[in-house]
Amino acid sequence: MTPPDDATAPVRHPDAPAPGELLGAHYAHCFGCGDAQPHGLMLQARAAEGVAITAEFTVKPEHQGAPGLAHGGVLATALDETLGSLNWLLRVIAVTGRLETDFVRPVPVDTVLHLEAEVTAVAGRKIYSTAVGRIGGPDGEIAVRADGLFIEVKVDHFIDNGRPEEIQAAMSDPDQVRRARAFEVNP
Ligand SMILES: CCCCCCCC(=O)SCCNC(=O)CCNC(=O)[C@H](O)C(C)(C)COP(=O)(O)OP(=O)(O)OC[C@H]1O[C@@H](n2cnc3c(N)ncnc32)[C@H](O)[C@@H]1OP(=O)(O)O
Repeated sequence: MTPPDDATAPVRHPDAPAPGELLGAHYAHCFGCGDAQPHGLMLQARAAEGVAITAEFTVKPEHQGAPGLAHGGVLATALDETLGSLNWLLRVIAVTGRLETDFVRPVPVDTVLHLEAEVTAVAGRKIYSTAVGRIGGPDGEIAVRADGLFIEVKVDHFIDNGRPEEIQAAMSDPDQVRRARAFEVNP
């Protein structure tokens, strides 16, 4: 998870959403951010300065592991989704290759997890990024942390591997932006 010596600093795409702008769901059925997933996280990410974002996720009863506490895998999903959203600021299509997560404190149901993430380096197709999630407010205690390694892929990654029903449905969406963003492609 350490960038190689020839890694470079990430470059914010000129058409990246302005700092403060909500990114919106990239795909309505995404478990991380989609608004058509009633049991999903409905995570809301917002562009920040540089190649960074902030995001919020409210832990619901359906996200429990232990009684009254968020499931660790759900928290890892929130971190994965937040880190994955960063690639939209680079306008690079990428998928998670590796995710290393530290669970620092338990996160109760009804808590808002305040996430901050940034890309730290890029090396060829590899994008290195890091995130923290806080509870008790945006400046609260750190509850979770993750480092991510995303690998740039072509749109064929989704078309060749996704279930045909969903691929067809996403590609037939008359909304050009929604169609492109389902695969995180620059419309
Ligand atoms: C649309 C956006 C949705 C966002 C949702 C949130 C993000 C997600 O959860 S994405 C879903 C989860 N992830 C996946 O399903 C990915 C599944 N894995 C794969 O498809 C492949 O392993 C993939 C594409 C990551 C890499 O395969 P491939 O393209 O053949 O790459 P490959 O040539 O092996 O490796 C490229 C480089 O990445 C490195 N790499 C690849 N995988 C890893 C890994 N797991 N750990 C460390 N390094 C890795 C390789 O070492 C190589 O490095 P170098 O260039 O220095 O030699």
